[in-house]
Amino acid sequence: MNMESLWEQTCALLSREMNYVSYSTWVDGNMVPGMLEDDTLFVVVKMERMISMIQNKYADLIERKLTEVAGKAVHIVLLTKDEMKARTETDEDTDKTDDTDPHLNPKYTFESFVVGNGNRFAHAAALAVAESPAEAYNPLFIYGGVGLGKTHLMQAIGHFIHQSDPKKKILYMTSESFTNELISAIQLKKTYEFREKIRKVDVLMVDDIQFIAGRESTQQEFFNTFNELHNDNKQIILTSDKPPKDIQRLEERLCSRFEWGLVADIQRPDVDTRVAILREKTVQDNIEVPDDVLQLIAGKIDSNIRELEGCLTRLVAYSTLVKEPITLDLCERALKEIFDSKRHKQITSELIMQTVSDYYGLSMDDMTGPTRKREITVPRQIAMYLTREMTGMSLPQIGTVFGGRDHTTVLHSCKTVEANMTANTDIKAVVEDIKTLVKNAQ
Ligand SMILES: Nc1ncnc2c1ncn2[C@@H]1O[C@H](COP(=O)(O)OP(=O)(O)OP(=O)(O)O)[C@@H](O)[C@H]1O
Repeated sequence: MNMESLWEQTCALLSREMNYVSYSTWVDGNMVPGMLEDDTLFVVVKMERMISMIQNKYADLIERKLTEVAGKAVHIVLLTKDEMKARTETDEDTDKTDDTDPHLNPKYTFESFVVGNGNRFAHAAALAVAESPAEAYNPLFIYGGVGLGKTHLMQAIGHFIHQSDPKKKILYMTSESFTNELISAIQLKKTYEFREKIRKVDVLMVDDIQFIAGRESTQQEFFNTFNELHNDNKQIILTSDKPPKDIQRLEERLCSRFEWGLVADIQRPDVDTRVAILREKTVQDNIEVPDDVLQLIAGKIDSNIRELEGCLTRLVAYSTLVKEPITLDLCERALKEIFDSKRHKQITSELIMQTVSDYYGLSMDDMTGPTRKREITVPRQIAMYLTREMTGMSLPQIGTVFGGRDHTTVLHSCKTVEANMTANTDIKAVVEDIKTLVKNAQ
């Protein structure tokens, strides 16, 4: 089947599955298929800033429909127009590895990494690997939540090794770029060059490795790469948002290899570490911020260091703009919106219903209404299950907010979701994804 008819038929299925507004906003007119390569369809997304939202919310659904139409597994890669152009250009230089400059972010060093309770173990493991590459732990697998310093720590190892021995070839890439380069290489018939480039490095660092899960040919290539580098005693460092065994659709043989060396987690930093990180940033950027202001920000932003840094940047910009010194009062004004959004911390049934209906492209009325269509009852049951899991609400209370349903209906829904999650890992993954979205939406 050619790409155009595959996409046309998939869109027909999607338009039935998604509600009209979601379909016409995200898919119709916004997504244009650009290239079909083996089991991967490359699609240009016109609203570029929406790529990650579409990836999180609709990529699975689109892949399911593509697979249904094609009769075999088809994955999608969402690209901007420029990325698609770059991919199709034939004069690509794939041999940049003679350059021993690892092209790392100069700020991501051990010196600028603040050690606290949440990251002490990962930091120690990283330093051990940096001091004895391929001897201490191979691979080193660092995992943790969003913006907690995985990339920083990984690149710190790269800097350290580069400084100790500038001749060492260090390659840092995201799993997305690994996949993209591999696909380009296949398309341009340059797979030999691609393999040469990767396999002659002394240290391979792949960020966000979880994204290769579910991609058959990428996993196959990565498996071979891994084995060759490992056999040649080359250091491999990987990061992910979860430990290997929790990465859905990751091949068992890769999962077990990822666990061969050391798996180290990074946890959320405690408040003292958050203050120390902010202080380190003020030193780096040569700005003066009173301690009580740093305490205030660190007290409010407790989960994501990138967000923590963002607050500081915004505060400094605000102070420059209004020409006032940085004080507690100015900080409250500058960051009011962010602080306000953090106040709604409680997970409510409404938040869960909203997240589930957004995820499936349904309306809030679908959550509480009487419809018994499967495409609505399944999300509704998931919403009830999560409400029971994530809030302190009783079964009758849940029944009431879900349109006055009986508590036995709620119980039945919860049991159905539990049974489905046990029987089907895809359903389990969906429920867990939604749970993460709820937590992140707080
Ligand atoms: N312990 C730390 N000390 C100093 N800065 C830190 C620390 N941890 C994280 N940061 C900073 O927080 C920001 C986000 O870190 P980083 O990009 O490494 O997170 P990540 O875990 O890789 O995120 P993602 O999950 O989005 O890939 C960076 O600017 C980084 O320098």
